[in-house]
Order: sequence, then structure tokens, then C-alpha cells
Amino acid sequence: MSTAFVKMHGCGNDFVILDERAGSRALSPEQAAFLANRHTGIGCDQVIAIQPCSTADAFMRIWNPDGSEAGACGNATRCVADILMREAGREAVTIRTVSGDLHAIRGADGLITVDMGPPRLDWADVPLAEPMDTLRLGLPGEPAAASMGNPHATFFVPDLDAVPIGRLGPEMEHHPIFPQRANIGFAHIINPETIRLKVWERGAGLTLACGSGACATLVNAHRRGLAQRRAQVIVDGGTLTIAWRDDGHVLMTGPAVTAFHGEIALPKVPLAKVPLAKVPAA
Ligand SMILES: N[C@H](CCC[C@H](N)C(=O)O)C(=O)O
Repeated sequence: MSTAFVKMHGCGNDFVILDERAGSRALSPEQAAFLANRHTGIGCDQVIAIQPCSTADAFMRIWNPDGSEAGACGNATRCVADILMREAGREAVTIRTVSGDLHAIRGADGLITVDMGPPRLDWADVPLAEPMDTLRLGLPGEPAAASMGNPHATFFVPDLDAVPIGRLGPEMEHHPIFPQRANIGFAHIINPETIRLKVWERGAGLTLACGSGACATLVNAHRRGLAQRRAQVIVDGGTLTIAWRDDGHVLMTGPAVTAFHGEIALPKVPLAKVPLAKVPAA
């Protein structure tokens, strides 16, 4: 029996999105890894399931290519919002995730703004393995840390292209200070309203964009006095506008693009652990 999906991306951060509202399928981690694999499956940075929800427009689940589940995915949230808005003929929807309800609106320019909620800045909420100042972790490079419903560390660097991300990324992703691992952002402050960012994503590797990473980076940059409360975050796949509102909520604005629709036969039996596609050294 084949399964319909839609392939979408936000600034090149790409997704396979399954609509489970007709009948819950509850993907296994192995099936998610199969779908995400760029050699043996469809290929994407995250697999997304849209599921029924009685008190929001839909529930959204997020899997990384290694089969791990995540509590936030900014770029995919815009894509799911686009689907729901088009279906309902509305320009505003609410998507529930394990980290809370996310309100999305479409602007006159067609870009989608998601209220990603407030950042979590206490060490226990990132989470970190021990009490620590999240503004400057006691690690080489002194990254800042924040959660947007998923853990992020931000390294501020003078020259982004000189950073050995292929080595530092996985090293920090798996550092024991991050009991749930972490997404590792490398940010260069061009000016207080413009930041260039690359993210080694937890469970996915280097991606062309990371929406929750852009939010965490703006928050951490402002906390360090390096950026205003609103900035353009330039990622390899495009530009996101991030604003940390005075009420503490972080707004992320950017595109949501449909690449194609398709069908695939989902293997029923648990698959042997699908090898993570080798992430090209940065
Ligand atoms: N790898 C992330 C999930 C996807 C985040 C990213 N694609 C975004 O747009 O926020 C994690 O494990 O927390």
C-alpha cells in the first residue's frame, strides 16, 4: 500500500511531509530514517507527520534522518502552515507540537511568519547536563545556549568559512554537556541587524538552513549585545527575518516552497538501522 507525501523546503532545509489526519500511521524511527535517506528513500533533512488535533488546526511530529524525534522545526512549521492555510482558505493557522502551540500567518508578500514562542534560557531547559551560565558555556569557543523547543548552541566566529564544521559540528552535537545532544550553530555578526549562520543540525548534519537555529542565534546574539532584537539571518539557502518581541516571543519569517508530490511504498517490517547518509565535510 503506497503512502502519499509532499516534498517541501524552507530556504533549502527540506522535508518529506506525510498527512496522517486520515488515519494515524505512527511512523517508526526506522521508517522515518528510510524516508529521509537520500540514497535508498526519498531524501530530506526532516520527516514531518501532520496529525489530527481537536484543539489546533493540526499536530506536527518531527523526525531527523537518524530516526530521532525533535521538539521544533522552524522551517517545516512554515511548510505545514502553508499546507493548512491553502486547505482552509485562511491566512492564519495554529500548529500544535510537543513544545507548544505555534501560530502562523501569511503576509501580503506570501512569506509566512511563525510565532515560535519564547526561548528557554535556563540551563535545565536547554537542557545542559549541569548548572551553567547559558550565555557563555564553559567550553572552548564559549558558545551560548538556548532552546526553542529543541536544544541549540551558538558559536560566534570571526570567519565562518574558516570553521571546520564537519569536525566541530558532530563533536559538539554529541558533547556530554548536552544530554539530549544539540544543534550547533556557527554565526558571524556582519552588523547588529545582519547575521550569517551555518548549522550542524542534531541528527541531520549540515543543512542549508535551520529555522529554530536562526531564532536561537538571534536570541543569543542579542543577549551578548551583538545584535538588535530583529535581524536578517543569512543562511546558505536564503534569508530569514527573526524578531525577539518585547513580550519574549520569537517571530520567524521566511518562505515555504513545494517541490513535488509523490507516493512511496512504506516498508512495514522494521528496517535494519538505515545508515545516515555521509554528510559532506564542510
Ligand atoms: N535537527 C533539529 C530539528 C530540525 C530543526 C531545523 N530543521 C529547523 O528548521 O528548526 C533537532 O533535532 O532539534
